[in-house]
Amino acid sequence: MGGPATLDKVHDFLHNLFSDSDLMRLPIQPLAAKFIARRRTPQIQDQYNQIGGGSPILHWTEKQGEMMEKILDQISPETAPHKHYVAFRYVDPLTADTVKQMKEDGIKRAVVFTQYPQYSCSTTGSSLNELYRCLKKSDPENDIKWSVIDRWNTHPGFVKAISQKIKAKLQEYPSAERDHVVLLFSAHSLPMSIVNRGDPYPAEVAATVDHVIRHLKVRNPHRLVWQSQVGPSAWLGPQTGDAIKKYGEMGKKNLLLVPIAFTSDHIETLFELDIEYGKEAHESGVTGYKRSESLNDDPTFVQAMADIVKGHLDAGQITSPLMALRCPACNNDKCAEQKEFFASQKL
Ligand SMILES: C=CC1=C(C)c2cc3[nH]c(cc4nc(cc5[nH]c(cc1n2)c(C)c5CCC(=O)O)C(CCC(=O)O)=C4C)c(C)c3C=C
Ligand code: FES
Ligand SMILES: [Fe+2]
Repeated sequence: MGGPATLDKVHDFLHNLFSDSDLMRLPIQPLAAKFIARRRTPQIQDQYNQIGGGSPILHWTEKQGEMMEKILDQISPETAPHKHYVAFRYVDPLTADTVKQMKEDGIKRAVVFTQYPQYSCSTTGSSLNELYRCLKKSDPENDIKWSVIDRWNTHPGFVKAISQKIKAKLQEYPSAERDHVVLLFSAHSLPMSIVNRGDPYPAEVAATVDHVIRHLKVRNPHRLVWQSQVGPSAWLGPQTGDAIKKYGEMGKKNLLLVPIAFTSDHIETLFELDIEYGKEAHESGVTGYKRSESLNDDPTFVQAMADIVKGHLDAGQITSPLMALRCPACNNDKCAEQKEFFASQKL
């Protein structure tokens, strides 16, 4: 997805986001996107201002890529050297520019590695549709051969990395209270229209939570809640903010928030969870409100990234079997074209 590294990039980020018909359909979308982006820019700029003046996602993604390629060169010497490229959906480095750069660099074999652990047609799906469009323009002869890591929501390394972050944060609670801390797993919500289309994301997020809980081997009570809904339509709930408030009212003093659907820090962790909900939590009597750290450049996580790529290369798979199936209520022809394109790659 990417995020604006500086405040002056917020407008274009929002404009590109609201223009994306794979993420949301708006009436007279080009006009609506212009209008909403302009109206929303000051509020979102203020949020980025409060987290240090921009999104750290490019910094973390570059760092993860550099660390991962070094590990890959060691564990998969037969496919070395490995080189990472970053393709963001809404802000520099945009997918179109990255594809052009790869062509210039003479790349012949590439792995699309989505950085969303769980698959949603609104996120990974949108990015794959965009990549497919860019390739049609910049690599019509299909010079670069592609395979796709389209989801990795239950990969043991990823599960282990998240679990370690939770364990570390649990240690910060007094030992007598530690076993009763409520683990609130929080993921970005989805509009119900997308959930009901049959989007795989809610079930895949729940599967991650289940694997983490099993891996942790703790008896803490836990719940999966959903954050960051925008606009007036119905979104998948319960909302994270409401859950924090209600648990506070129920007398739960210790809540540990666990971001579960995004691997580096962003506005939803640094602003929404830490600043916005942190304040509300204290007002609701949640005195032990904490958040487990994002994975960022965590060595266990970066090792997992390398293992995921190696596993993918070793298996010789083009896409996962799940990619063969569209949502039962998909009405987006672009999904079909994109899926056919990637499935037809010959390595
Ligand atoms: C797994 C992660 C995400 C899913 C699923 C997702 C779906 C989704 N998002 C919107 C609308 C907006 N998202 C916005 C920002 C944003 N979204 C995610 C992640 C997911 N979105 C992140 C990490 C970010 C922030 C990037 C950062 O740098 O921090 C925004 C812009 C902010 C705002 O205006 O409030 C919108 C809008 C929809 C409609 C949707 C599913 C259809
Ligand atoms: S919307 Fe899910 S496959 Fe098209
Ligand atoms: Fe979003």
